[in-house]
Parts: sequence; structure tokens; C-alpha cells
Amino acid sequence: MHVHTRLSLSVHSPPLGIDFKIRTVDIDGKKIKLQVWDTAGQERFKTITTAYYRGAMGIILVYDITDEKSFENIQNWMKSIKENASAGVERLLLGNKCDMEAKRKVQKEQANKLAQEHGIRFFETSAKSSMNVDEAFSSLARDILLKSGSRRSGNSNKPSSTDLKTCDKKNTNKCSLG
Ligand SMILES: Nc1nc2c(ncn2[C@@H]2O[C@H](COP(=O)(O)OP(=O)(O)OP(=O)(O)O)[C@@H](O)[C@H]2O)c(=O)[nH]1
Repeated sequence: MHVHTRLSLSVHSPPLGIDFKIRTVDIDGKKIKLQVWDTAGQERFKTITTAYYRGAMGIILVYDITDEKSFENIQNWMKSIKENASAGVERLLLGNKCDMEAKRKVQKEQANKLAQEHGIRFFETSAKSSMNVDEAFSSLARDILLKSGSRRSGNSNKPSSTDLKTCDKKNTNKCSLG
């Protein structure tokens, strides 16, 4: 499968805690344009964040593998999404900063368990080295496409596997830029 993503626009607005980007994902020759709203995870931005994800087709929940609090916070967001997001919204859990293995506080197994409990996919990523970043966006886009297709065809099966790189001690070099 050939996957290519391209970042074409970025507007930064720190006072609101919202960052808007357009990301183009190429899935099996089909160009999918994603409108990505990067919202802050802090409690003080909760009202505005909730307003932005209401109506979204997909939500990526990101925690920091070196910060236990950020992982605990994911539970609150899961609850908030259940209460406020559109029914059937695709969710994806990401454990970011996997290039910082030495400072890891959240084990992969913990996150895997949480993701399983909520029936969602989970990957570890590194925004620094780009590890699994394209894959994460593509996976979410693919799941959204599958869901919208399955609504028409009545087939709600997700693919049984995703072609992701593992981000652990075995390939720290690949995850880390140093
Ligand atoms: N080593 C490493 N550092 C990262 C990674 N991703 C982000 N950072 C660093 O972590 C810090 C916070 O990154 P942000 O992108 O501002 O994090 P955020 O969670 O979006 O922050 P808010 O939107 O303010 O909640 C910055 O210094 C980044 O350079 C990563 O994958 N690896």
C-alpha cells in the first residue's frame, strides 16, 4: 500500500489553543483531504475544544508516553467525547514521544488495554522523528472511509491488521533524531 501525506497549511493561534492544518492523505491512489483541528488538551480549553470536535468525523487522542498525567487525562476525554461528539465518530489513541524511551512512564500494554476497552486503534508515534505519524493519519482516514462506505453497503468490518512500524527499543534509531 502506498501512503503519502503532505502538509500544506498551518495557522497557529496559541491564545485559543487551536491549530488548524490541512493534510492530504493518499490511500491506494485516492487523495483524501483532511481538515485537522489541533486542540489543546488542558482543562482550561475544554469548552472551546468540545465545540470544535462536535461534528468531527474523527478524533485523535494524544498522550505523552513520558507523562502519566497526560495518559490519565485520556480517560476524561473519552468520557467527554461520548457525551459530546457525533455518534459513530472514529477515534484513535496515540502515545507520542516514543523516541524518548528512557523517560517512558506509560507502558504500551496499559494503552493497548485502554484502546481495547474502547474498541479503538492505538499506535505509538514520534512527532520528532515522524515515526508512525503518516500511518496514524492514514489509518484514521481509512477507517472513516470504511465507515462511510459501510453505511451504504451494510458492512462494518474493519481491516484485521494495519501496516505499522513498532516504536520500541528494537528500533530506537528509527524513532529518534538524537
Ligand atoms: N522528543 C519529542 N518531543 C516532542 C514530540 N512531540 C512534541 N515534542 C515536544 O514537546 C513539546 C510540546 O509539544 P506541543 O506540540 O506544543 O504539545 P501539545 O500537547 O500540542 O501542547 P498544547 O497544545 O499546548 O497542549 C515541544 O517542545 C515539542 O517539541 C516527540 O514526538 N518527541
